[in-house]
Order: sequence, then C-alpha cells, then structure tokens
Amino acid sequence: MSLTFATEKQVAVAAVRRACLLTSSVFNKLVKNETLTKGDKSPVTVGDYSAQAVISTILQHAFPADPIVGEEDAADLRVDSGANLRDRIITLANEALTGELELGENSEWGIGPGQEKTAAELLDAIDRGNHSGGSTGRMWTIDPIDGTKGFLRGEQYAVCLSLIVNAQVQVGVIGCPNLPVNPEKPEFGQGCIFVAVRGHGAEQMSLSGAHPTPLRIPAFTSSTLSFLESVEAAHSSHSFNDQVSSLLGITHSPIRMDSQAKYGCLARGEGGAYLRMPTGVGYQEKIWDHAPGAILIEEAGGVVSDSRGDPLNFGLGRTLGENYGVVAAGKDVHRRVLDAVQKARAEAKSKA
Ligand SMILES: Nc1ncnc2c1ncn2[C@@H]1O[C@H](COP(=O)(O)O)[C@@H](OP(=O)(O)O)[C@H]1O
Ligand SMILES: [Mg+2]
Ligand SMILES: [Mg+2]
Ligand SMILES: [Mg+2]
Repeated sequence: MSLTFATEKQVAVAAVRRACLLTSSVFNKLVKNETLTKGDKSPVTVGDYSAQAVISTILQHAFPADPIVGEEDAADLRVDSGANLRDRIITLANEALTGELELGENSEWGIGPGQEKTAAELLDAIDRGNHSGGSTGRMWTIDPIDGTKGFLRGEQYAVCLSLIVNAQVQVGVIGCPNLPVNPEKPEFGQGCIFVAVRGHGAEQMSLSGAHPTPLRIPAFTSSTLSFLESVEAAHSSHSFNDQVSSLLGITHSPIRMDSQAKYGCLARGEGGAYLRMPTGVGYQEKIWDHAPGAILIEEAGGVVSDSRGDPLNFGLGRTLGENYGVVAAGKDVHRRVLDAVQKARAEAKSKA
C-alpha cells in the first residue's frame, strides 16, 4: 500500500483553507492600486502575495526541511514603492494565520491566536518559494491564486498546493472559493476543496472541510462531452479545440473557466475533457499550474498527458519544459481526444 501522507494532507488542506478565506475576503475589499503587473505582463494582487505568505509560513513550520516552488516572489514588495502594498499584505497574512484553530489544525504549524509574524518573516516566507525544482527529493508547489484574471473578474480561481516527491506528485489540494458545491443544486452554495493522495483516491469537500465525497470520472459519449477550456484565449487555443471538437462530433459548446477549477470540475464529472494547446511558441507551462490538477484527475480514474500522450514531467524544474499542451480526461475519452488532436495537427500541417 502506498504512503498515506496523512500529516501532509492535513497541513495542506488547512493551508489552502486559510488562504481561501483570505482571498475571498480580499476580493470584496480589493482596490485598484492593490494589483501590480509582473515582468511577463500578467497581474498579481495583494491576494496572491498574502496567500503565498500564509501557505509558505504553514509549510515552513510543519515541514521545515521541504523546499517550495512558488509562483510569486517578494522583490516588488521590498522596494520603497512597494511599501503600501507590503503593509496591506502583512496585515492580511497575519489575519489569516491568527484565526482560531479549527478541527484538525495544530498550533505547531504557526497558526492560531497570538501567532503574528513580522514583515521580514512574511516576506521571507514568500521568497521561500524560489526553489528551482528538479527530479529528486520532496518539494511543494504553491500557486496562491491560480487564474488571477478570473479572480479579478469575480469568476473562477483556485488556491493550489501540491507535494512532489522524486518528480511524482503525491498530494494535491485545490481550493475553489467561487465554485458551486453542486452545479445542479445552487442552494448548496459555493466554495469547495479538492484533495487527492497518490493511491488513496480523490475527494471533494466543502471549504470548511465538511462532507468529503469521493470522486470518479464517469463515462462520456460524443453527445454528452464538452471541452473544458481556459477563458483566456492567450493561454490555450480555442480554435484548435473547436477543430478537435468537430472531429469528435461534439455538439456541446465548450465550458470556459479560469484556473485549475477545470481539473476539479472534470474530476467530479463535468465536461468530460480538458484540452490546453499552446497558442504560440515559447511559453512553458509551470509545474504549479498542473501538479495538483494532474494527481486529482489520476486519482479520479482519469489520465493526464501532453498532446503526444506522454506523461507531464514534474522533474524538469519550475516548468514542464517544451510545451506540447495538456490533455486530461477519463481513460476512454483521453484516447479518443489524443487521436483527434493528432488528426487535427496533421490537417493543419497539410494546409500549411
Ligand atoms: N501564454 C500562456 N500560455 C499558457 N498558460 C499561460 C500563458 N500565460 C499565462 N499562463 C498561465 O495560465 C494560468 C491560468 O490558467 P487558465 O487560463 O487555465 O486560467 C496562469 O496562472 P496564474 O493566474 O496563476 O498566473 C498562468 O500561469
Ligand atoms: Mg500569475
Ligand atoms: Mg497559475
Ligand atoms: Mg497564480
């Protein structure tokens, strides 16, 4: 039997839950000057920074020897022009860390009343995410807000955490504060956490950790399938997905959604396939954008690969290396989508 990673799972769920409470409360108070534009032109908010500070602080207390591959770094907060943002981030992170202990949480993880951290400690916590990754040993990935553009639109986003050991994802946690608990029962409200442990299945629970429900991807036919895809056309090719859809005889429109909420929805039986093909050359997918989602799909009985059918390689560093896209689906659908992707590629080549 594979390791249960019971403590890792408990710590990861607690960290993601605290970060989710923070990001959802921040959204309602977010003001214009609380968003920066990074070097690659992508947005980052006080929510991203403070959520990474919270998760990293908790990991550092619980697993001090484990390195972290985190999306954000504190460089822009350490300069004079970042002072206002920095103060706000410190306040938000401390609010989230010092909230009352919930069932399953432990004050040794640096959380609970009286556990305020200094500004220096929290900036250092953000910067602990600077690990370069690689194929050996334990490491965590943090995407404090995945789908920042969705977050800013008030739509879907996800707080994402994974544990990778020797290049294999072992634990994945995805918190989706804006996602309906059950799309068919709006009265159940929104806010879910998806959790997977290698060899021990995938589950969904409420943001409070209640109602854990095992997940299994059901079978789909062409008439019930619809692709899950990014909202942002710059992140994955919508037109390529349309082409693959028609080759497969899919009649439903794609479901557009930001963030790894797509993996969560796929794991619980929505859509049936997630296809993310590059829009150009040069962009390399980040490991924190796929590690938690990949284990969730595998533990829900599905398959995740690139468009050649090869598994995603989480041992290459901070990225997945050369970008061959991502295909995720239940086993049978995965095979059919891969075939159609190859056909669509061949058609595009013959037209070129
Ligand atoms: N050109 C590009 N191609 C693919 N992914 C990209 C991209 N530019 C940014 N991204 C990634 O797309 C993620 C969001 O995915 P999605 O489109 O599924 O919501 C972003 O995560 P962040 O929002 O955490 O920065 C970012 O890492
Ligand atoms: Mg980002
Ligand atoms: Mg991301
Ligand atoms: Mg992010």
